[in-house]
Amino acid sequence: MSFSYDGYARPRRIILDERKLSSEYVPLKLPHRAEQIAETLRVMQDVIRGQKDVLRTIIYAGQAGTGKTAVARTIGREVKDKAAKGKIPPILVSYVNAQEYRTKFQVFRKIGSDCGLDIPRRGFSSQELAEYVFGFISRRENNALIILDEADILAKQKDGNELFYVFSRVREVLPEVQLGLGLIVIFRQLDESLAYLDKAVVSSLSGRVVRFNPYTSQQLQDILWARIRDEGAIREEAVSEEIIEMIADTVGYNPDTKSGIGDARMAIKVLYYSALRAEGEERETILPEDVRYVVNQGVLPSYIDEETVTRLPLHEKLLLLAITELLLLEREKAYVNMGEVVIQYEDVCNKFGEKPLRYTRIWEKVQFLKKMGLVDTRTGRGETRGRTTMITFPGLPANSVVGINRIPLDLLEKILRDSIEKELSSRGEERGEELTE
Ligand SMILES: Nc1ncnc2c1ncn2[C@@H]1O[C@H](COP(=O)(O)OP(=O)(O)OP(=O)(O)O)[C@@H](O)[C@H]1O
Repeated sequence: MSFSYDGYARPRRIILDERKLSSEYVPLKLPHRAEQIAETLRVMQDVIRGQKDVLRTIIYAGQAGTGKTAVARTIGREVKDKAAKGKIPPILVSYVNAQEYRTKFQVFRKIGSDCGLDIPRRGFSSQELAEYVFGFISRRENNALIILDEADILAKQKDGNELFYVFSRVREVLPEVQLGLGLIVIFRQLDESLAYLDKAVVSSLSGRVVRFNPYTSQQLQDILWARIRDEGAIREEAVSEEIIEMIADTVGYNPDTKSGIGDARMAIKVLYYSALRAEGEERETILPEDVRYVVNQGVLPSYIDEETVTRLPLHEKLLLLAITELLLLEREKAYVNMGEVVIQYEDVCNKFGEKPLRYTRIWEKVQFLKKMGLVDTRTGRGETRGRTTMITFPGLPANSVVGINRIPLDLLEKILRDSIEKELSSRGEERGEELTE
């Protein structure tokens, strides 16, 4: 079985809009999350209406894929739209994902950049930066709605404690700043993360906690159909009720038995990969065997792997792509040797118009990937010379949260290619912007 990767130019048989099946896409409607949206708007109403000198905090808690980010971003989008139309006073909306912005400084720099400020990487302490950014917002007589996603990461660091402190005490810490601040803080493991924070910070932070329960099968069916019918991500005729039920039953949470994951991201991914497989086999419809294949190949629950992979630096991705291509070429082999990998990597770099790194740097990157648990190495016999390093994708070592082996190689190849292309083209756009300035 092979997926067709060159299918972008041709009309697709099943997938109409790939973007709408990606994890970052925020859909127009969020079935089964009306309550959480209403509750957030209620808590934030003073800030949204432009009242100064208020701090409103709301905490979202729930497992992966339960719609926390989607709800927060939807609210951010609506508030921004309303402000742009003049229906509410101007408000700055900033979305910060702590996976990407891990320190206090980086978080304030991101908020600054969402205000249109160009902040140098050096020269400011984070306290000065906070004053500068909040001062700027308040001088413009704006309020701010800040969404802090994946806050578990911040909570576990000393820096995070200080960051939450600044937020929770804006008025005391920055007395000259006059603004209304709304804070949506998103946690996966609320209790565990709060345990890392100082008590004082927790008590001033803990505004309202909104829970996001895992989705049941029925809820997931509604979510999947909305992606198909309302969003037009997939041709409706390509999917039957049975297929949707099958996916939703596999992923859905059962409150009676307390089993099942209830993760919408995973349900959408199973649908997407099943559609890719059906397209790869040149069919017009998704069949139960596609779903079974995707589920049995262990795509469940490996989306973590996908995000871990797409967030890697460029050359790590190029290197992983080289290894994947080799393993695909020689399917009977479990290991490939370092020499082959280097040649393939140079070839991949050339295809993408990227200058390959030197051997020692490649070696360092292999070690880095190994440390992350993404590849495994062992010493083996080279064909011509003495000993050589052999590389493979590990299974699921006990100490690893990722297991690349769970993603079928052809899917991994597609994920890597797409991500590299996206990164290079956005880099191209940035360069274009610089040139036109
Ligand atoms: N109620 C919903 N309706 C439609 N799509 C949804 C809904 N809930 C979640 N999704 C989709 O599922 C995916 C995961 O959702 P989201 O990123 O909001 O989850 P999360 O709770 O923030 O997870 P994580 O903790 O992993 O970040 C996204 O693609 C999102 O669009």
